[in-house]
Amino acid sequence: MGNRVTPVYILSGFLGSGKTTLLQRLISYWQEQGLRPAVIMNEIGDVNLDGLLVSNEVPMAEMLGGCICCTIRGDLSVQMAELIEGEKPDLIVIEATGAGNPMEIFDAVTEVSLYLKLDIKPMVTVVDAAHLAELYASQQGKTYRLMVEQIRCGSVLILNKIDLLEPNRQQEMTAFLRRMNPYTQIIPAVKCDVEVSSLWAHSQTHDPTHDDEGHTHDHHPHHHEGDDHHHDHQEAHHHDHNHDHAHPHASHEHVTVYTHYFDGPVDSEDFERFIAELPREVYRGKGVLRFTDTASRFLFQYAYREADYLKITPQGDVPDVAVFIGEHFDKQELAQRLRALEHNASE
Ligand SMILES: Nc1nc2c(ncn2[C@@H]2O[C@H](COP(=O)(O)OP(=O)(O)OP(=O)(O)O)[C@@H](O)[C@H]2O)c(=O)[nH]1
Repeated sequence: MGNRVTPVYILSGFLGSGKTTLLQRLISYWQEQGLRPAVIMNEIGDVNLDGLLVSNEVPMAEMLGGCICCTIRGDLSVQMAELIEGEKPDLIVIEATGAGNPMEIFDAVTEVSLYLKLDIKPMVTVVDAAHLAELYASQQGKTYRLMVEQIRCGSVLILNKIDLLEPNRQQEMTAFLRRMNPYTQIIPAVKCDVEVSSLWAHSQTHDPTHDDEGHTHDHHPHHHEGDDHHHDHQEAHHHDHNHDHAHPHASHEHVTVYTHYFDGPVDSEDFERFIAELPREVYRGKGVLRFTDTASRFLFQYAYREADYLKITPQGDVPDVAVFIGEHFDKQELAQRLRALEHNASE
């Protein structure tokens, strides 16, 4: 594969925080610089709808149905080798699943750099400001802890969606981020509209597991005291990542994914009502669907109680499908409600 070193950028951040939004900006920026980026997208669900938002010209590897930090960790090196050898991109950007543990993701990529020549760039974490503001009030629960881990791992934090924050809360949230991660650069943003050139400006190749004095942090969060961490199998299998396939979703037991394939179009108002009434345990929803009352297909997005609809004309064969991700919600109930929508529309 020659002496070429491929820079690797990892985007972390909670489900629906704005990673794909940032990815789109980064791709345009790099393309304007005359560079050819390649993308690795990781979803714990079985469909990749974010891929629809990235131009077909960009080589992309999809890693679905698990998280690169654990269940499909072994596949990462294969995917990266194929991308590098097949496409010879100028750089690779990895959009990690929002349910993933960022340090484990960083570890997984570092392992790959044992056999491929990679220059791993500092991690950028996208934080959903509104969601953070709510979790800040409780400061407990698995979601909160995962968000804190993602905040601690970011060399740059984008405090995104500040349009959804009351103005006086932005300072409070910035101060909180600063306490969680004193050395990081914090950039408030709407739709991840940031100066891309400043994101990695001050950082040479940098290993976030080492601080400036050269000390190594215990970067496996499951070793942290008092952390009832969910990567239970990691203790035993940490260096045995190629066998992690035997434990599908083992490390994200608290994360539920429901994928619904639609039989036909649904009424748009009924669907909007369904979205508005989603249980709070559902953090994230996205899908491609047809409405009875519109000609075009739509990509819908739901993230932390905000819904968004975008007209799309997908390339190739994309089914009408919706994915819901959350913590211990009732899949059956969601399925029934969606079936009822289909039924009403077909009458
Ligand atoms: N109000 C508001 N919405 C935003 C902002 N940034 C992104 N969004 C919306 O939030 C939703 C999720 O954005 P994505 O970029 O897909 O988030 P993501 O982190 O890639 O989501 P996952 O890959 O599912 O984890 C979309 O509907 C975006 O349009 C923002 O600054 N303000």
